[in-house]
Amino acid sequence: MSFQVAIVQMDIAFGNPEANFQYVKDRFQQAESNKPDVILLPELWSTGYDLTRLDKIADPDGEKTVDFISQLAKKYQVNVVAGSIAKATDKGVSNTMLVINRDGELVKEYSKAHLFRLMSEEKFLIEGNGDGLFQLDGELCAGVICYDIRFPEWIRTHMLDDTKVLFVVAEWPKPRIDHWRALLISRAIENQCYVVACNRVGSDPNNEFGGHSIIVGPWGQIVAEAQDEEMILTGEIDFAEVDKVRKTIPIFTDRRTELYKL
Ligand SMILES: O=C(O)CCC(=O)C(=O)O
Repeated sequence: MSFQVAIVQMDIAFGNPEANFQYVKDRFQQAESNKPDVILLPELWSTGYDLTRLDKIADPDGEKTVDFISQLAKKYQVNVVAGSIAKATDKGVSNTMLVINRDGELVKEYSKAHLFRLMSEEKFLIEGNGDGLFQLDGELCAGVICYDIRFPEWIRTHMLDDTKVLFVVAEWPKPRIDHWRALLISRAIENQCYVVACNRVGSDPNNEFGGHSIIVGPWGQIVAEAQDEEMILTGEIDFAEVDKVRKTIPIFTDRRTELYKL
């Protein structure tokens, strides 16, 4: 089993969902030539970090976005890890990943578990309390959001049931892009999994973002990597590779959980 993936590395129109919806619609059409199995979008792709206006621009219960992505998923027969959106709920606004399958069904919502204080997320967003596990085409996958990758114990939690791919969606600032790369490569090596990660490019009033969307293999090899301009990054992930690496160095069998303070 393998997946052809397409990562939409985009600039985001600040606080302008309509412009971002149109941009994404055009990218689905562009990506079609590669016949992707999965399309990945970045974090908060419809609004950007326009946190002070979330009361006006967050999508109530995510309904409009689910409907929009669901139509594209069906039209192009593609699974979509639809980045994350600002989702307005009764309890506040969450930073929520939407996963929609080829039939247009919403198969997972994951809300960012670790809010990033350096960008004041905790003042405007509510944190999630659930995991990011889901199935696509019968394969168990995991999805997390940006700052979550700094928590190896959270990623390991997702990998214990033979999960073979970790999807990461982000708005990761340029000054720490070396952390982004190092963390993603480390998460791939230590969990012997594919890491498929989408970052945005461009800037907003507060930050410049670094791109470098990337596909890392279970041996830590770079399968594909973008620079810092808008593009669709494509590559293939082969689940048999994961089994091979896990057989060669069986870290999941060799763990000494009785020694760990987790
Ligand atoms: O951890 C970092 O340096 C960046 C995290 C971030 O930008 C985010 O979670 O939105």
